[in-house]
Amino acid sequence: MRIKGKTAKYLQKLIDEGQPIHFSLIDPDKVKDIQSLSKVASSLFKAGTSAFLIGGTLGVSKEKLDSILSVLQDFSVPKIIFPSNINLISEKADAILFMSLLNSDDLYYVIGAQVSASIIVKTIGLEPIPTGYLIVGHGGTAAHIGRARVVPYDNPELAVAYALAAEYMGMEYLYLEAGSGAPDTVRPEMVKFVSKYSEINLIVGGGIRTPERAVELVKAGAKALVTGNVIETDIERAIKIIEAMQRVYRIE
Ligand SMILES: CC(C)=CCC/C(C)=C/CC/C(C)=C/CC/C(C)=C/COP(=O)(O)OP(=O)(O)O
Ligand SMILES: O=P(O)(O)OC[C@@H](O)CO
Ligand SMILES: [Mg+2]
Repeated sequence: MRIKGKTAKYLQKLIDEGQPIHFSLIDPDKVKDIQSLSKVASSLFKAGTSAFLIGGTLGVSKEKLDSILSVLQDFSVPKIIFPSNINLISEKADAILFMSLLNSDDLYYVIGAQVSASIIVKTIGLEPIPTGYLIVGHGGTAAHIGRARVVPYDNPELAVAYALAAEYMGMEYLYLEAGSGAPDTVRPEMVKFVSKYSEINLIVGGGIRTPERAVELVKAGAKALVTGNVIETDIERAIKIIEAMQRVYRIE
């Protein structure tokens, strides 16, 4: 597997060291003001978050994105764009989850947006992280916007089929997405099953609200977890999740 850029190398190093990766998702549409963002970002950074993901589905303008990236510049962990569309590309970020929505019925989310974005990404020198995006279970806003046929929570075989397809197409990560604010996360059983039958690095997000569930998902094989809503609603709990993840060492 060719690890190209700085951010990819940083993430792979954490994986090689058995360090669970925590992504703090900052949804520009949910940021009240710059001061509160700076305070929240500082707490997350001090707690040891691995990187910031910046992205949202609704109400996200390039201006909002850039103002958030300017605040996050103060923290020496990667700023990675989590794109819902091609308007969310900024030279102020370090990298972009260059993702294809694998279970979308709309070709725009499978290959259309990616083709429209690729030359811009190259021109501004943004590091692409090749990622398969798979919406599972509840799906939330992302499933609606991305017109996805969600993989049911209790169908790990189907998830493995997508994981192997992504792996065989050379993607480096597979993001199992239950949807922002999902009532339930992707099941640890699904994570375990996918980890057993495929090699691709798993990112899991959607509805992760407790340290216990975070640890379960990491132990089941998730290399990275994403939390968004819990940062917006209960920063102390988000910090407990980060600390619980740091206590989980996996022997690779
Ligand atoms: C590679 C490029 C430039 C584009 C990819 C375009 C794709 C594949 C998009 C996937 C479909 C999609 C709508 C993804 C959404 C990802 C995302 C930012 C989810 C977070 O959603 P929230 O904004 O937190 O949802 P709520 O508003 O419900 O909290
Ligand atoms: O906001 P939450 O529920 O943490 O989900 C994070 C991310 O998976 C959303 O796309
Ligand atoms: Mg959200």
